[in-house]
Amino acid sequence: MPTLVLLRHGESTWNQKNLFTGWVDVDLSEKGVKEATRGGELLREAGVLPDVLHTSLLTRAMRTAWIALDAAGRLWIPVRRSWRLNERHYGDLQGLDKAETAEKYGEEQFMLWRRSYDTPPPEITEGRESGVDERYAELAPDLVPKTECLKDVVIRMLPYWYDAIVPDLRAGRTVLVAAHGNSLRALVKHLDGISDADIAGLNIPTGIPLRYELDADLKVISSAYLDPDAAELAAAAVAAQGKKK
Ligand SMILES: O=C(O)[C@@H](CO)OP(=O)(O)O
Repeated sequence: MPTLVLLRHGESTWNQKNLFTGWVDVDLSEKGVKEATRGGELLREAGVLPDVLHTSLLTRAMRTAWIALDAAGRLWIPVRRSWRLNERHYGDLQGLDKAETAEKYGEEQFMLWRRSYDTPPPEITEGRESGVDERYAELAPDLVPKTECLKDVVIRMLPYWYDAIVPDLRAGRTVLVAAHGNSLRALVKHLDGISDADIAGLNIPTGIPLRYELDADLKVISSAYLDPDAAELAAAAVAAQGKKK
């Protein structure tokens, strides 16, 4: 039975500060390192041992995978990386405080930008990009986003799912995908057939492995977080990020 494990990176320094992050390449906070370690321990304790890793090109996901696989004794497995698993590009919201943004534009507009399926935030202002980044140098310029809604993420993520991840699952491998809140929401939407409206209510917690058991046609048999109670609490905290503390 093919097994797929989805792992959102541990808390990042910008998650900690409650800033919109998107493609900005921030690292893990100390808490995030601990979450990644715990994620790896959960894998080991559950006997879910990845044979292959797929990850985005962003440091927080790559480092989370590295720490978790180290804790699970699986550092040696092959790795593939793709920009198609990157976090959703948050356009001009990148770097802004989430609670302040909600206050400034109102809850409705904030939620439209943050969780609606097909309303992208404003495009990033020229000059606000962190500059030419070597890791995207071979990408056709048209593919580098200036903003993305979740629908855009689904569209750019799915080719990687079909071309790179599905073949590993069909070969019977246990596949770990280490990525981001919104690239994983896009994948979960696809796997679970969640509607465009209902996906707004789905939040993915940091650092807790989500295991999928799939049938031979890669239809979902079951899915569960390896620590369901912690996942529920942490997902509620993600949902509340627009509120002032
Ligand atoms: O800022 C971001 O890039 C994402 C994930 O941290 O935020 P949100 O959960 O608000 O979509």
